[in-house]
Amino acid sequence: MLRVGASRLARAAAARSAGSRLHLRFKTTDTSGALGIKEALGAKIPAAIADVKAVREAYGDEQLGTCTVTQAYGGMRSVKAMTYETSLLDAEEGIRFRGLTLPECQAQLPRAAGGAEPLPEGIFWLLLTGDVPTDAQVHALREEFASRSTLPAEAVAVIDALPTDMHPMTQLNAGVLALQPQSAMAAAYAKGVHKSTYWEYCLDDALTLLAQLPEVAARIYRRSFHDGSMTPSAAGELDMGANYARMMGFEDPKFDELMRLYLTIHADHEGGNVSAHAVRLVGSALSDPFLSFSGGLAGLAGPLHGLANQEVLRWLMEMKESLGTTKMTKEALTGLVWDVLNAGKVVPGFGHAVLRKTDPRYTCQREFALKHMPDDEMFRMVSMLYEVVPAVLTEQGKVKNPYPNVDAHSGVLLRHYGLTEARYYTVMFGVSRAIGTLASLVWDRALGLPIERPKSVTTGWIKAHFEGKK
Ligand SMILES: CC(=O)SCCNC(=O)CCNC(=O)[C@H](O)C(C)(C)COP(=O)(O)OP(=O)(O)OC[C@H]1O[C@@H](n2cnc3c(N)ncnc32)[C@H](O)[C@@H]1OP(=O)(O)O
Ligand SMILES: O=C([O-])CC(=O)C(=O)O
Repeated sequence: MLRVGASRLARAAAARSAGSRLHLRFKTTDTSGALGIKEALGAKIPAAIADVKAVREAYGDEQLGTCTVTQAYGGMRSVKAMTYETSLLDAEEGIRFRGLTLPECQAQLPRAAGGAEPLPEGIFWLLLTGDVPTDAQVHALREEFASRSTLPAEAVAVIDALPTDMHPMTQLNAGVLALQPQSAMAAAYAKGVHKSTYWEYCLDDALTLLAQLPEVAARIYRRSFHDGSMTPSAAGELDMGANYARMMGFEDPKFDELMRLYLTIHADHEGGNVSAHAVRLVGSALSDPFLSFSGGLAGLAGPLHGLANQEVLRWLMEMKESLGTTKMTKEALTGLVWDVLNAGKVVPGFGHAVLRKTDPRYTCQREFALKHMPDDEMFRMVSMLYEVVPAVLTEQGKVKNPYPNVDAHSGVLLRHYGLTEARYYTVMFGVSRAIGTLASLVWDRALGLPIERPKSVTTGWIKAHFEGKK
């Protein structure tokens, strides 16, 4: 009996490893003595699992936070109720990717020759593994992406069938769903692989999605705003930022640098923001990374989240038009800001749910503008708004943070280089947000996080529960 049991176990183990070979398509394993991305991550997972186990054993019964009735009605603001490993946001200082501030990422991560901005592949490596990659590792990852970059013909057909006046974010989401049939995770689950291997399939899908997303996004841009013709992908030769720029039709090396900066700063913003949380939530049902990321994109398309970058540029253009030949002064802009508030609307690009100071992502972009386009007229307007809006919002007395966020600045940089179609801007945010949310999703599966299912209550329940306590 015992021998039969042992051989059954051996057969199950063999089936598991055959299953994991069947659908995984990692190209690089070991390059120039540097571990490939799967091996580098795989080497980290056992210790991370042990760490989480030890933390749960030591502190499992401690209170992380509380949730008041106000917080339950108020978007759960400040409730500490989830973990998220790839980045952490400080209300005053802003985001850190695996412990590094954005300027530290700019200083420490591999860059293009002669460039100053991190390569997007390096940001993914950092977020996923927690380590600053070497040039060889970034190169190997680029090759890995290149080997997966060809879009399936069926997905191209889906994208090409979409109305060109459909919002680009809706097109992007349809494009991502059209990539989903390639999912290794979905196929592996259907086959019944062991749950300890889910992360491998999740990583496989994350790499495929990241490899194909820039071309999907560029295709949407070319179809919606140009004649649909497109420079073929040079994945493998160019980094993700430059390749995306080229496929959209931009040739200026400074725009390549802007793309690298853009893809870096929008990648991740800890776990509770709408897009990251949606990816986590959908993924917790073991929906594959394509489906999970689609959920995140749907949230990013909202005007209080990623779509704010489109809204900012639209508003700046409206202000420019309404000023006409009137000189742009602080007084004139102050009046226009009050007009927005008096109309019961939000001032796009200002305020934040967590941050309480100027967003360092805004500051990075401002520094880029000061270096490369100090005399740009729209940059001057953005700079003047920086002096005007916080005072107006403070005087109005409602907002918790009157300072600008990332979206207040990105549009004028893109516009300066000729990317003037504001309706497209959130698509670029989406391409970047895939880097962080997918890295995190791989960890969700590696750590075996369960399905998310917080408890909700009704207003009647609250009344009944607290009746007599006051
Ligand atoms: C990548 C990103 O997602 S960054 C954020 C991008 N979004 C924007 O830029 C849109 C403009 N900003 C906002 O709408 C908000 O500041 C948010 C959504 C970012 C954060 O919302 P909250 O955490 O609820 O902000 P806060 O607690 O300060 O809100 C208090 C009040 O001030 C209002 N408020 C907040 N920001 C603004 C603003 N920029 N303009 C006008 N009113 C504002 C809120 O709507 C709320 O009003 P209410 O009490 O009538 O409902
Ligand atoms: O953190 C948030 O709530 C919104 C944000 O800035 C982001 O997701 O980049």
